[in-house]
Amino acid sequence: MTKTLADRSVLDPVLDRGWAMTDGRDAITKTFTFSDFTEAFAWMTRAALFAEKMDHHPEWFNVYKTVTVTLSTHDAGGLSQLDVKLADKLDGI
Ligand SMILES: C[C@H](O)[C@H](O)[C@H]1CNC2=NC(N)=NC(=O)C2=N1
Repeated sequence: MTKTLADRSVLDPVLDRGWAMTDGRDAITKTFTFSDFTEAFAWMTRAALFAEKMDHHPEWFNVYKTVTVTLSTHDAGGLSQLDVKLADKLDGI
């Protein structure tokens, strides 16, 4: 069972990079905008392979060149260190 974040200050750098707390739940959301659909989907492909490798998966919604990502740890019922790690990775792709 994954633990939720006790020290919420680890979220500060993530929130400074454009992630925001999700309305109504313990999760973070960010919208990524690309130049076109191909770029958006290529990014999603790389993100998906990383997510699968870490066994931690995003909720996401793609419309043309935007991808809205929500991160939360279902096993924990809220944000965990895994979400911080995945947010770091997604921002770095
Ligand atoms: C059994 C498997 O490890 C779990 O279901 C993993 C898979 N991916 C996951 N992804 C996310 N975002 N939260 C989880 O709790 C989670 N759990």
